[in-house]
Parts: sequence; C-alpha cells; structure tokens
Amino acid sequence: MSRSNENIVLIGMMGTGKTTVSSLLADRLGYKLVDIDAEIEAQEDCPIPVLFEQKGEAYFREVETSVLLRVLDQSSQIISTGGGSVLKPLNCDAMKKAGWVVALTASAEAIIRRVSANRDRPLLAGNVEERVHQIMRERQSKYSFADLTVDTSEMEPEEVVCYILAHHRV
Ligand SMILES: Nc1ncnc2c1ncn2[C@@H]1O[C@H](COP(=O)(O)OP(=O)(O)O)[C@@H](O)[C@H]1O
Ligand SMILES: O=C(O)C1=C[C@@H](OP(=O)(O)O)[C@@H](O)[C@H](O)C1
Ligand SMILES: [Mg+2]
Repeated sequence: MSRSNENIVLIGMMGTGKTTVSSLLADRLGYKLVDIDAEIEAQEDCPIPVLFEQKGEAYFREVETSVLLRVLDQSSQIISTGGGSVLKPLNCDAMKKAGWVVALTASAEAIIRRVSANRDRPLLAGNVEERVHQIMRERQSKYSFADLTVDTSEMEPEEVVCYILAHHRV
C-alpha cells in the first residue's frame, strides 16, 4: 500500500464476510463503500438470483466485469467484490492495479453456517454443503494474488476490520 487514496478491494469465497467487513471498514476510514453485487443489481434493475435465472451465469460475469472495471477507475473506495470475480484474470489484474487487495478466507464449516442463513446465492442452490466444498476446490488458488489474507473463521467482523487496519499502511 503506497498511495493514501488507493482503493481497498475485498475478495474471497461467498460467506467469508466481504460485504459485512467492507461496510465496517468504509465507516472506519470514511471511504466510499461500493458493493459490486449491489451495483450490478442497480445497473440491471434486477436481483442477482433473477439475473442468473433469466440471463445465465455468463451474462452475469460480463456485467460483473464491466461494473468492476468502471468502479476500479475511481479511488478512495472500499470495494466488496462477488466471490466469483476472481475467475477472470482480467478482473484480477485490474484489482491489483487499482487497489490494495485483501482476501478473506474461512473454513468450509464457517462458510456453510453463514450462507445457510439465506438463499440468495444462486450458485449454492441444491445441497449447500456439497456446493460449498466443490466451489472451494475449484477456486482454491484463485484468491492467492491478494496483498493480505485473513482467515475469518474464528473472528467477529469487527476483529477482521481491526486486523486489516493493523496491516494497512496509509
Ligand atoms: N466474521 C464473521 N463471523 C460470523 N458471521 C459473519 C462474519 N462475517 C460475516 N458474517 C455473516 O455471514 C453472512 C455472509 O456475510 P457476507 O458479508 O454477506 O459475506 P460475503 O459478502 O463474503 O458473501 C452474513 O449473514 C454475515 O452477517
Ligand atoms: O461466488 C460467486 O460466484 C458469487 C458470489 C456472490 O457474492 P458474495 O461472494 O458476496 O456472496 C454473487 O456475486 C453471486 O451470487 C456469485
Ligand atoms: Mg457479498
């Protein structure tokens, strides 16, 4: 982290706490909060599960990239990405260039517990346990380009924020 107006970009598997932690971080730093999923829903005027159902994942990924690149063009933001935004190398390159990238991780057990509270993640439809294990296997190495990695399994969101701030050189 070198520039004080740099973005902080949170990446990680679904349920690692990106949306929750980003909001707390933005409050603490007084940065603008941008949740890429919320931006997609606003731009498309459509909830993500409906977008997946009506247009398919490939369409969602195209919109995700265009929204992400547009947002990364600005500075001084806390950006919460969707868990699959790391699937395209183009997205990862843009995140690295435009910000300090923090990866949140968690055990499969913690993720399953957290995502089971609601059913708004289309990729976890069906058997949640199986889907979480499978997607974690598929994406195993995809988050390793981050500048900082935080295992949130045993941490409260506020503790995650403190850990990130302690490692954040403004
Ligand atoms: N560190 C944490 N400990 C316990 N629960 C958490 C933690 N971080 C997030 N949660 C909860 O897990 C769920 C998913 O969190 P969310 O921020 O939406 O994750 P993501 O954006 O990475 O998918 C939410 O109900 C949230 O309150
Ligand atoms: O991992 C993924 O492919 C996805 C993660 C979701 O965001 P969260 O990681 O915030 O749950 C959302 O973008 C969409 O359901 C797809
Ligand atoms: Mg989220």
